[in-house]
Amino acid sequence: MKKRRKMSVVRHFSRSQFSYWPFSGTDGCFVKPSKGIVAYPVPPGPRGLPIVGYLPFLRTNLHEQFTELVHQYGPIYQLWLGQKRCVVLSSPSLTKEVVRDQDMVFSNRDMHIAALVFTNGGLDIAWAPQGSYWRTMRKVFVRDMMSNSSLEASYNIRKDEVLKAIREVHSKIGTPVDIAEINFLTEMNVIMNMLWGSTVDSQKAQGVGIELQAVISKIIELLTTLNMSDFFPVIARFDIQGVAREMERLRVWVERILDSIIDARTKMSTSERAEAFKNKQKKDFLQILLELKEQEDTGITITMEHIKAFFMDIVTAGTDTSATIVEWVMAEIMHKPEVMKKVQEELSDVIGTNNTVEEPHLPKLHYLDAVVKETFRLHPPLPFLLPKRPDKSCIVGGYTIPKDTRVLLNVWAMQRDPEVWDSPLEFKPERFLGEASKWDYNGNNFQYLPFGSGRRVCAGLPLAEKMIMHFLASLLHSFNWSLPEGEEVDLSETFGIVMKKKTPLVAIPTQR
Ligand code: HEM
Repeated sequence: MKKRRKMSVVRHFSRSQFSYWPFSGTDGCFVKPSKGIVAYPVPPGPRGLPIVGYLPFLRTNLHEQFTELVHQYGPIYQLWLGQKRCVVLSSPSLTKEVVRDQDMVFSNRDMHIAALVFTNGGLDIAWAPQGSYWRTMRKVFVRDMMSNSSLEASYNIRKDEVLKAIREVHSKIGTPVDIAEINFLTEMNVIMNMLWGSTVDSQKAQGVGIELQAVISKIIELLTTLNMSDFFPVIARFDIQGVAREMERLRVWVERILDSIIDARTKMSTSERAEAFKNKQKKDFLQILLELKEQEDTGITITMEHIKAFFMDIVTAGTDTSATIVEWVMAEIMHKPEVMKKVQEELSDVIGTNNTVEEPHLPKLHYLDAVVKETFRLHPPLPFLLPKRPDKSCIVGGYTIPKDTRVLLNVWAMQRDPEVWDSPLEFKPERFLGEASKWDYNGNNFQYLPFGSGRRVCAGLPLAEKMIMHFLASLLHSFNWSLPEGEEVDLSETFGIVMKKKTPLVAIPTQR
């Protein structure tokens, strides 16, 4: 890896330089220092227009535009979107300052209105303000759903769902298959089963999964929308674009489904519940949360509203992200048949031609692991992670980031930076072979952060890693894949909170 160029020079200013305070938001302005504290300037950035700031200049592919601005203003710059100050960071060393050195200060999300409505005011995990509720819920989720022993106990769920998907593809041999769609349903079924599967029969669960699929795409779209209410709080109550209304409609719709599932569970007698869990190795997460709700010593209040917001969060966070990366992996390797060949050779060697893929095989699939990591590098599903918001003014890279700024970590740019990566635009899985621990997803290597970093790193990482590998290994071990006659792989992207392929990958499976 090459060494990064030196960061912007840290500038110190004496107090006498601050006799005049221009209103914040113009280039090179200063934030007034408290008594005795050295002031640092706010980051440089494009000027924009009065009142609307840089909003009129935003293009649809924000990830590319925000990367181009690095060439003009350096790895830390600010822009005004209406009345919202936004700072974009695009270097590993600056990222470290935020997610490691000042993790606590940056551990809140900058929640926009769509997220506020979607989470019923931040009652979930991903958008919840940092505090005892978030800490407890995240701890319980990670301990009771994501720990090694919990994931071992739920292995049969994943195994059955992947097999079901392979059977589904089998029934479509020779015809076009939408890869992301199949993966989405598989992920959804796994997550729903882990959340509330013990007492919902499989037919009902399948119906719920199909209904939720369309709604989740719409939710992700609304979370991506540039909503003027976020940038001009005075007009927020008019909801000019109707984002809040539409999100509220979707939330209420999903809540109705969740209500019916939760109601059915709470009405069960103790013996009915005991019967339902008899053959399971573990209670599902709904049961764990209902029992937590009754406990008095947790230090937090959990209501049904919390449980529903939490479920919506997990279902949304876990499905579209995984389906997106699986689609990108398949697109990249169909673009490079020699990579596909190597993956399939490895699968034959490790699994054998007549066996099905099992989770214990996964740690031996080093080349497939490198292919997945390389795809995460080029196509991080959340190109800016989730927006952060410092709860007090702080200094990063020698610049002041004022309290309540929206802070974006441009992971997309960092993972393609030629100063950090050799031939960054080339798909080269080999760069991830060897030194496995250097390239894990835990966010300790600030050059590579597809799952984020610090205390708000993705909470579903252990499940995501297993499912993505298991699903891909099974698809590629069972089938050969080709594109419909005359088509070529399109690798273009469409910006979003989850960044997708511009055109869905539809490929034709044949028996291997
Ligand atoms: C390809 C798959 C996935 C990717 C790329 C991904 C990525 C991310 C990222 C970038 C964040 C924000 C991290 C940060 O701000 O530093 C996040 C947060 C989160 N993810 Fe994931 N995720 C994936 C799958 C999942 C799954 C399967 C689940 C649950 C079953 C999940 C649950 C969560 C939760 C609950 C949070 C919020 C954590 C918090 O704020 O404390 N994710 N994810």
